[in-house]
Amino acid sequence: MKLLVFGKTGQVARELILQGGAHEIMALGRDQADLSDSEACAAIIAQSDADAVINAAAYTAVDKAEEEEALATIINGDTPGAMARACAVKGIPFLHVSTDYVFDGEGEKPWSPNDPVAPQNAYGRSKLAGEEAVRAAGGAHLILRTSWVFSAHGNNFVKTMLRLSETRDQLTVVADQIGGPTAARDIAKALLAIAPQLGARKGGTFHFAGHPAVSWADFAREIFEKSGRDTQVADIPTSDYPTPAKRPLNSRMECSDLTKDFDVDIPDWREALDEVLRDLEA
Ligand SMILES: NC(=O)C1=CN([C@@H]2O[C@H](COP(=O)(O)OP(=O)(O)OC[C@H]3O[C@@H](n4cnc5c(N)ncnc54)[C@H](OP(=O)(O)O)[C@@H]3O)[C@@H](O)[C@H]2O)C=CC1
Ligand SMILES: Cc1cn([C@H]2C[C@H](O)[C@@H](COP(=O)(O)OP(=O)(O)O[C@H]3O[C@@H](C)C(=O)[C@@H](O)[C@H]3O)O2)c(=O)[nH]c1=O
Ligand SMILES: [Mg+2]
Repeated sequence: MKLLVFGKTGQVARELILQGGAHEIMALGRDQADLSDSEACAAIIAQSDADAVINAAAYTAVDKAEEEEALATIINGDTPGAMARACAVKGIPFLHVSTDYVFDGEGEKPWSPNDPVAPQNAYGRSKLAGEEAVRAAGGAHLILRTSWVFSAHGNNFVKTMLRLSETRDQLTVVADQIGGPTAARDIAKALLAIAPQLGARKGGTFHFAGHPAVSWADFAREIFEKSGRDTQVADIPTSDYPTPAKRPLNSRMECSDLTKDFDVDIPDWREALDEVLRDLEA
């Protein structure tokens, strides 16, 4: 398939380019497609001969979004809507990535795709606006909610932990936020496997997160153990790590629908972490 990808430098976009395989990937960076200009992005789709469009770009600075909610809402809300409408007009599927942060984080049960959403921060609200706009466009689409994305490139928790361990023997990390770390490579592979299957009768909102669910503190310990660092991780409650944006405590997601409908397996993030650590060493 000929796939038009918005995003070039981000974690998922880079893996889409690397994992493209038999697909022909046309990836657009900010210089070619600025998501703060919704109409320009829609026009690019209108003029393209792509078989499907993947939006892998987003405003992802969770804390900064508290001060820039209007801009985050254009990039994460309005523009995905405009993209989805342009795809619907052309009759091609639109694949969009969303987040666990659309949920309020109450309870301990894994969230199912149809569970009620109630974002607790500006980033989550902007991503929810995107989901709603994509659905309203009425075309064939996939909204893939994922969480805690990591890779060898860009900014992510794995790279932050490795960087901090260079100068610190001990770190305090929140132990009461639970979720599924997900490798950008696994997300890219899932999107590429799903794209050819989407159509009028197949698609919608799905969850895709690495298993098993863990706390950020457990994730940090696994990063240090696998990379042979002796930095110690002390558990702290979220209340001891104040941030501008409130984060959900329960980010567990129920992902079985994706396997049922698209035959995509749910990855074990520990295997993906081995791979990312190898990539970072090389
Ligand atoms: N990171 C995470 O933990 C999670 C991410 N997601 C979702 O997954 C998707 C991919 O995220 P991820 O790969 O981590 O993203 P990154 O944070 O790694 O990268 C964001 C990308 O978006 C681009 N971008 C930001 N603003 C604009 C703009 N105005 N115009 C054009 N491009 C822009 C950036 O380009 P530039 O380099 O030029 O800034 C960059 O390529 C997003 O939809 C995100 O919401 C969901 C759950 C967790
Ligand atoms: C660096 C550090 C972070 N933390 C905490 C803060 C936070 O609760 C958690 C993770 O930190 P981050 O900055 O990676 O969190 P954050 O950027 O909010 O990660 C989120 O990004 C967006 C884009 C998503 O969609 C989410 O799925 C999620 O991945 O770890 C510590 O407890 N100790 C530390 O030393
Ligand atoms: Mg972050």
